[in-house]
Amino acid sequence: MQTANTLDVLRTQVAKLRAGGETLALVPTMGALHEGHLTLVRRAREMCDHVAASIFVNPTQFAPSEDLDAYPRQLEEDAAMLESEGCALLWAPDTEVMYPDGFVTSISVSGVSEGLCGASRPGHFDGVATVVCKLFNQVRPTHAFFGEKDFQQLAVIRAMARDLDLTAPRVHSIIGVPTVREADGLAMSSRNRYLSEEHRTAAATLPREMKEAIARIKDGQEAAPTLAALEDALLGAGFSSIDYAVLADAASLAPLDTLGNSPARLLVAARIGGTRLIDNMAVEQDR
Ligand SMILES: Nc1ncnc2c1ncn2[C@@H]1O[C@H](COP(=O)(O)OP(=O)(O)OP(=O)(O)O)[C@@H](O)[C@H]1O
Ligand SMILES: CC(C)(CO)[C@@H](O)C(=O)[O-]
Ligand code: BAL
Repeated sequence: MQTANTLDVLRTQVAKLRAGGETLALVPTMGALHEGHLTLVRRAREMCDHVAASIFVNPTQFAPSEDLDAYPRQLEEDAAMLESEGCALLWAPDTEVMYPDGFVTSISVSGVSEGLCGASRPGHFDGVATVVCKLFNQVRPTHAFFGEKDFQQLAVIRAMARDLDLTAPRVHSIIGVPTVREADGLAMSSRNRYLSEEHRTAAATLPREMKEAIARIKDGQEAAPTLAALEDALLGAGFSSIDYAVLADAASLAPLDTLGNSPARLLVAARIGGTRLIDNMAVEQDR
């Protein structure tokens, strides 16, 4: 695996990989890799000739009050994991390379980025959209892989790529990969390592209660009381606050009161012991 820290080296390496017209996957990450990330890499390897991963802890998607400084950084360990998964290229720029002096541009996606995490993390998705657009322009992949764990992020990136003409022939496809979970159901996340043993055990209440809520909604219960019960259960289990617990249309992410004909999703963000966890699940309609 080659590691590039500058745009010149990146472009040389990408040109070598694509010299014969090969497909190139990009798996963007912020590092501190776990099985969720490695599943994205494996899926990318199945679908493409070569895989590039990026590791960049993007400061512009963190609010001043958030965990930018504390965010785990372990570049050597991550590089070894990517290499053993058959990654051909690691793009690991410094902040000065990504945002040189005088950088003044920001991409803002309206609609899908406005509620949910966009409401509790103002400016977050502008930072994500801008850096992902830059990553697409820098690496020029044929395919890009993102986790459904960050469901709203995936929707924002799809909208950005469509509106800025980054999809075919530049990026042929943006592929969403289902959430990889721990044995007790907790969605894998780099931030899970912030949790104490006690909070880690309690955190599994989140996917458990979400499944319960989905079963009740499918049974015909209205969303509002079901989601209120979900919030109570989380607070009772040791969560300190709930940013949102919303039944939404899976495409527009607009909130729903009841199930309709189009696919729905349950999305939750909640805090435990100072750590903010997110999760989402499909609400499959039985027909
Ligand atoms: N459990 C998971 N299953 C599938 N994809 C995942 C999972 N966790 C992260 N990803 C995906 O990996 C990519 C990189 O995510 P990132 O580096 O932010 O990791 P993370 O574990 O989501 O970290 P954080 O704790 O900051 O949310 C994103 O596309 C994200 O959706
Ligand atoms: C897509 C991403 C790499 C952009 O910084 C980040 O938001 C993430 O890791 O999900
Ligand atoms: N995985 C999403 C990145 C973030 O929370 O900033």
